[in-house]
Amino acid sequence: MTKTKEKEAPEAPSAAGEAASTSGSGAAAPGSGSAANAELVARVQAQLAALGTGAGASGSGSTAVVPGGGGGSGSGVRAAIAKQTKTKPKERYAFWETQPVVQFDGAGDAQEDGPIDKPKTVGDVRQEPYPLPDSFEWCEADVCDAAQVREVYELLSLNYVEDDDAMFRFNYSREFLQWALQPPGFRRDWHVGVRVKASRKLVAFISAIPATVVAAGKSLPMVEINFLCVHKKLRSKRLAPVMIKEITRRVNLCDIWQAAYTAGVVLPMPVAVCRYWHRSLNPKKLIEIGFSSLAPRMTMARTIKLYKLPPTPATAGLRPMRPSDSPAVAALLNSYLARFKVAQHFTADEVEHWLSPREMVVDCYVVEAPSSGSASTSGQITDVVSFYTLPSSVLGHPEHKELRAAYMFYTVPGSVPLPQLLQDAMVLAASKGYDVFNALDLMENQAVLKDLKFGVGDGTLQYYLYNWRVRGVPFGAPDVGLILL
Ligand SMILES: CCCCCCCCCCCCCC(=O)SCCNC(=O)CCNC(=O)[C@H](O)C(C)(C)COP(=O)(O)OP(=O)(O)OC[C@H]1O[C@@H](n2cnc3c(N)ncnc32)[C@H](O)[C@@H]1OP(=O)(O)O
Repeated sequence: MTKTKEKEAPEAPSAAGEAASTSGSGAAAPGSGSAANAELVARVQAQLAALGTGAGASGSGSTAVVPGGGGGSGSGVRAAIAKQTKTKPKERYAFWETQPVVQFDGAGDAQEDGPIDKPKTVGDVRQEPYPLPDSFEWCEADVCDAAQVREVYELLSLNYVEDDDAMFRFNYSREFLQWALQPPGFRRDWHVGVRVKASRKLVAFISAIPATVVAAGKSLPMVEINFLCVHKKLRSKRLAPVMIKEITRRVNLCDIWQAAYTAGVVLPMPVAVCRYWHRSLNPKKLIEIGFSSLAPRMTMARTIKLYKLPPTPATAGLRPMRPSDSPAVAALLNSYLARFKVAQHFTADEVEHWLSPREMVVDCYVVEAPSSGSASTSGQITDVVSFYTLPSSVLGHPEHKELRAAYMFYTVPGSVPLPQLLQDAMVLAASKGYDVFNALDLMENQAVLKDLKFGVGDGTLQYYLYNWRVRGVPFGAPDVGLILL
């Protein structure tokens, strides 16, 4: 998953923010519009506080055995995170301090990797959903159903992640959400919504999907948490902690105790900090919408020329991945990902789901060794390159409504060097009409992005693990082999 849409200066790195989270105005609740709703919102806030979501003193009872795992130099860790993220961690996290996550204080002291919470069984898990304030109820979103995926789409397209200046907002398509939420082993009860009882309006959402994640050599059944979203008019009322507790409960009921997630915000405690880089494909439009700016002493004509790409990929034999390639791609991908400290591990079925090309959702190309080659390599898949499609709405622009962005996904260089594979992906994306190609500085990307004319973005994306302590965190971006949508 990705969380920032930074502005890019083509030649001069820019600086600034990440996911905006508009604070609750205390105004009308969504789904209605009268002054009486201000009262409703105030009541909701009071009720959520009473439910122990960290709105009061120290939130709900901690289950962590040794929160934070020790008593090391919290200030040193905070300073390091502040430097990397350009965001000072808060002094107190009323909710996150109650959760089994590594805390800033003592983060460096862990003697061994392992769970933070005391071991539990499914029988220990609360059977009933966490209570919501009276006027709200839990629901499951069936994203196969056109009407329900539309509701999730609309909630996210109006309320999900924006850049700091509220110029762009992620606009995940319905087809993308169906893909992202339904990998092998997905569960509908992990697609959790909150509705206003009276109006049935969907006002909040959070999701979990299953994944095997390898952290410092230990392979764990986890979930990946994504699409946490609270309607703008219900912000800052401690609804997010209730949603996180509820999804945790539902996942724990399936005997899964660890999770991975990313966020633009700084929470206790990042396992790694990554940064987005952006490669202009359509620099004129990017400048017009304020995504990039014209570099000093550059004209528009020179900028367009600078970013012009060849019309066709350079790699011979590059072809779209086919579902029948999945076992070979899974083997290649897993052996490549094994070199990173935090990475996903894929079954062939998962590869088929995540990488088989889907129009305007995910593109994946492979290099197949020529049949004229040696008998041992003939027909082998040697390289993989993929990207997914995540447009953003351009907010308040008179002419442009959408920023068409391709995001680098899992890519394995083999017979072809990484820069050439990436350049080919950009050529293909440009020919399909994308405006920008985005990539994180994880895996081996850091070393190649600059030469490919990427500019560094202005926000960071933090990676987190829930209920799993790993020694030596935070890792560097090149230690990360996990890409969340
Ligand atoms: C084993 C299974 C475990 C499964 C669970 C694993 C954990 C999964 C964790 C979730 C992974 C999500 C991955 C993604 O999807 S990241 C994408 C998050 N979504 C957005 O940024 C969309 C726009 N923003 C919003 O919709 C709201 O601002 C959200 C919903 C983000 C917060 O709503 P609101 O602004 O109305 O706040 P509140 O009053 O209800 O709650 C305030 C508390 O929430 C903490 N907060 C704020 N932002 C985030 C955040 N992105 N991750 C985790 N916690 C966050 C905050 O520090 C504070 O806690 P504390 O500082 O007092 O302690």
